[in-house]
Amino acid sequence: MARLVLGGLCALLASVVALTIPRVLGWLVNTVLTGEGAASAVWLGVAIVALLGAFEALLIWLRRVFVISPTAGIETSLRLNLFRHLQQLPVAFHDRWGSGQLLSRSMGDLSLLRRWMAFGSIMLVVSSLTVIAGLAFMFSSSWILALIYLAGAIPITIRAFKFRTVFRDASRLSQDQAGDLATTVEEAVHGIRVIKAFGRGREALDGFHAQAQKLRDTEIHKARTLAGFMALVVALPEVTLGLGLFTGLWLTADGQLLVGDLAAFFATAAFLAGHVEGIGMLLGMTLTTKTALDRHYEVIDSPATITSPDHPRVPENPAGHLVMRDVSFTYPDAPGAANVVDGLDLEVRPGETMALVGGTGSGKSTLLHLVPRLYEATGGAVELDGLDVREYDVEALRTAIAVAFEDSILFSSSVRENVLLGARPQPGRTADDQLAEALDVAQAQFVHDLPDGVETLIGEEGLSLSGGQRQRLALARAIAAKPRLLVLDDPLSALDVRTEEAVTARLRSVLEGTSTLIVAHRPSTVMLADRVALMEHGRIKDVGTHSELLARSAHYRFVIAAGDEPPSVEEVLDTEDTATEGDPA
Ligand SMILES: Nc1ncnc2c1ncn2[C@@H]1O[C@H](COP(=O)(O)OP(=O)(O)OP(=O)(O)O)[C@@H](O)[C@H]1O
Repeated sequence: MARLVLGGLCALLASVVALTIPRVLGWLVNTVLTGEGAASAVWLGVAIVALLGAFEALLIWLRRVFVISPTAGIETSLRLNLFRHLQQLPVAFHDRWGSGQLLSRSMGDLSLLRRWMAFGSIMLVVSSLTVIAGLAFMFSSSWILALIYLAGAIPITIRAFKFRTVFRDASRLSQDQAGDLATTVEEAVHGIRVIKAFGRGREALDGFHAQAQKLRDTEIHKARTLAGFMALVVALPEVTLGLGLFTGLWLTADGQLLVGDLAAFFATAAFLAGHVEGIGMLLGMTLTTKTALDRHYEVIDSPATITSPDHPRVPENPAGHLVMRDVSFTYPDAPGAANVVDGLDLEVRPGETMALVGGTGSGKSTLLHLVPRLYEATGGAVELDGLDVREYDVEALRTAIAVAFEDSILFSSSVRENVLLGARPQPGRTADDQLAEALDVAQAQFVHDLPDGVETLIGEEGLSLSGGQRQRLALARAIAAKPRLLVLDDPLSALDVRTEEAVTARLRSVLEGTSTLIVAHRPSTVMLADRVALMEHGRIKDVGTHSELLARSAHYRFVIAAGDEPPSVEEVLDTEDTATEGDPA
């Protein structure tokens, strides 16, 4: 803060110095050129002006030096704060917001703020004070000329009110459109294979072009609004100055005004012209920064709804016992829609592996998200080891549960960092031991053949892996976390039959003793489970062993696509949801 104040003082002093130069000029004209002073005073005057100019340049340089570090620091800490908040915001928030909007808010908007703090705010204050001081000088030279000059401020002030509203709205629109455009670029780059494979490059380009065109139109509208206002800000003082010149010459000829005072008046007015124009530009910059700041605080003010309680509790017997009682859930961005999870009851006993089987869209993945509170159940209770998940410290809860999602997300870092993402130090074991075990269980030995082994950079900026390879690393990551409860969303779906067999064999030994809830579409995955829960329309319709369910549930036979006999047409029709959502796995 002290450096910011020093920077402001330097800028102010630089303006005072610059304002002094016309005074010196006035003195030179009044004393030397009119023959009242010695010729040597010319050299003195020139030297003073040169020194003042050099001093002004030094102060401007110092202003930059003082403000760079604190403003860059503020920008970084705001960005950090935003990133931290984004991590705390619920998944439902991220479902609603386009990634480009968040990107533009954390990058472009905050850069605007830094530039405004480092330059705009200081220069706005300095220019305003300079104009006030300059006007005082002008009044001291000639109050009549100063009043004529000042008359131009009245229409400018009136116009400024309208400009403020129009320019602010245009700024907001252009920043939002830039965010949407960033989302489009992000999606197009992310989905480049699909776009190319379907030969839709032309359409993607057309869509982008239309959006870019809209942004261009907004930018032009914004620039025109600013240009219109600036034309007034620049032209009116010139007009009033012309009137002033006419009056000034008449006053001088009449002997009411000294030539030196006239010269000082116009030198000050010429100097102020730059500052008056600057204030117009800075006003535009301030409005743009204000909208950028509004956009920033829209995210910061979004409440992190999934938080730890004031007094989190710790379970007495942490064994991985999951109980769901009458659980319901609706997606927040689909209000009024039917519950995706609808009065569901389910128990996974300590050490048990429970398979979750159901048709497409029956709500399996959604249910898994409720366990580590990625979404909050809208009704009923999810309990882990006798405590409602809302009673836990959120971080402690998520440390106790490890999840492997359906789409295996990997980060741009090494295999080691990706796999050990959720791993905690374990007594008597090194990180290498944990890594080796997890890779072995997930049958991910292929990583040793990568160019740098487990240090190979993967993810978006590194080596691309196949779907099955990614899935095995995501599984290894969940295993390495050594959780009390393992939550797996169809973790073997992308594997070939042989690899699946190998992973299943190794996984069985790991799952023994670890409570697991695993979404399964294939009989081979179901084989890992002690019991199977059949999910339909957001409810658990039946629980039993694989063979029990095969024997008594046509719907189960349909969704699991297993059994000696394929299901009959009547059986399929009996399963109600086949026409709308069922899709044999
Ligand atoms: N983020 C979301 N916002 C709104 N609705 C969603 C969201 N995610 C899923 N849904 C809806 O919730 C329902 C259940 O989806 P879910 O992914 O849980 O099904 P699933 O049983 O896991 O299906 P699958 O076996 O195909 O993975 C679907 O109708 C889906 O459209």
